[in-house]
Amino acid sequence: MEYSSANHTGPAGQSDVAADSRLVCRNLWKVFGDGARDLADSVDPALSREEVLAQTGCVLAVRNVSFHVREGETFVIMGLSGSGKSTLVRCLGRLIEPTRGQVHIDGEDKMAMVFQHFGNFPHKRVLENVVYGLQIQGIDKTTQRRRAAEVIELVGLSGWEERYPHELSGGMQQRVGLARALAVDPQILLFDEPFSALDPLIRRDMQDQLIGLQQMVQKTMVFITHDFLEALKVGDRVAIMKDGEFVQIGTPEDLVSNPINDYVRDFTRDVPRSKVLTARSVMTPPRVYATADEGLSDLTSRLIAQECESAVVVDGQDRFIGTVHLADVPGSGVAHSSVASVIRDSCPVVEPGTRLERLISLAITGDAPIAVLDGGRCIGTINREAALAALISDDGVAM
Ligand SMILES: Nc1ncnc2c1ncn2[C@@H]1O[C@H](COP(=O)(O)OP(=O)(O)OP(=O)(O)O)[C@@H](O)[C@H]1O
Repeated sequence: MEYSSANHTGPAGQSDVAADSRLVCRNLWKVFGDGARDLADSVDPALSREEVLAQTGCVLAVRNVSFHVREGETFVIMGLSGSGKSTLVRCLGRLIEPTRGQVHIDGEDKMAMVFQHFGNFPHKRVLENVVYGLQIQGIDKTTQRRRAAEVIELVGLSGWEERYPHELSGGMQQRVGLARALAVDPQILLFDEPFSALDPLIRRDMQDQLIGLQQMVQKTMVFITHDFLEALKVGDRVAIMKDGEFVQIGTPEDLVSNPINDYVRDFTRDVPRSKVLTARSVMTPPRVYATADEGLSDLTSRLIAQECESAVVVDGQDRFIGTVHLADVPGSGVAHSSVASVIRDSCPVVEPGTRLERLISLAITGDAPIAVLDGGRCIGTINREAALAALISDDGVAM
């Protein structure tokens, strides 16, 4: 789908398009009211949505939004009521026509929308609901049954095929909707606040199921929510929307560590940091490297000269072996010793993306630092006190 594009550029950082993007949205506008198209071209960027409404009678529901969603990514659009999320997702799903801008989806025309109430057919059984989309596509009966059985199994509804939706719990009905959407194998799944009507416990359970399912199916998803914690939990990246515009796009960690302004910062205040921050954000990059056969006195001199307490020991291929600490270097006999004699090689090892909450058991046992390895190379170490301090500063809000 392509719409004539207004000559505007999106906010910094929003228009970089990755090579594996499935969905690309550029300079999208949806203006409600008379003269909408002209307004999208000419509106003064300095005017707020309220000022534009007062002056022209038009609503800038979506205002020059640009983003891309990568293959297999869950992209969340988070905004409070009236921020423009539903209008935006309707533009993506082609339920309404954008005023200006472009939406590219792999150049093809296939897309499944999964709505808040999932629109199950009440008079059809679970299996009939799931195969419906395949029947419409004219797919043969054997394939229909096979696909339906696969996705019913995937969403955990095996054994419920012959039941009617009203015989199922709210969460199970949602899973029928999910199975219907997955059955037709859409390129992109759009979710418009799917869990907002559920009570908190079922909601958390559905979020967990969606995350688990996504790990299996690796679908490209756009997920709308007004709940910041939900956004951080399910999203690989999250866009914060306000008054029709994207205020910031980032990973949950980016948003919590570097909120772009007070509006975003306010959302991050109650977020349990350990569930969002990763090892990468608390590690210290190594400053001094050594090899096991290096003389211990040489290394000691280098550490002292660089005012450094420890070194990372690597092999000939730069792979991590362990660490050496000044405190472990004996007072005498160093001249003839090598680094190998004092290596701590029992360090706990984690990946850069490990969430802080997973580090807690590592941080409270033993005294060697935690090593952060990326493809076998040490890109940082975590001092246990630093990890514990970050964890203790948490307020423990459940996500
Ligand atoms: N058909 C329409 N005609 C005029 N204005 C509209 C129309 N649809 C939406 N709007 C306005 O556009 C703005 C964005 O609405 P939208 O429903 O997209 O927000 P939202 O973030 O999805 O809110 P909610 O979470 O409450 O659904 C609001 O000011 C709304 O009043």
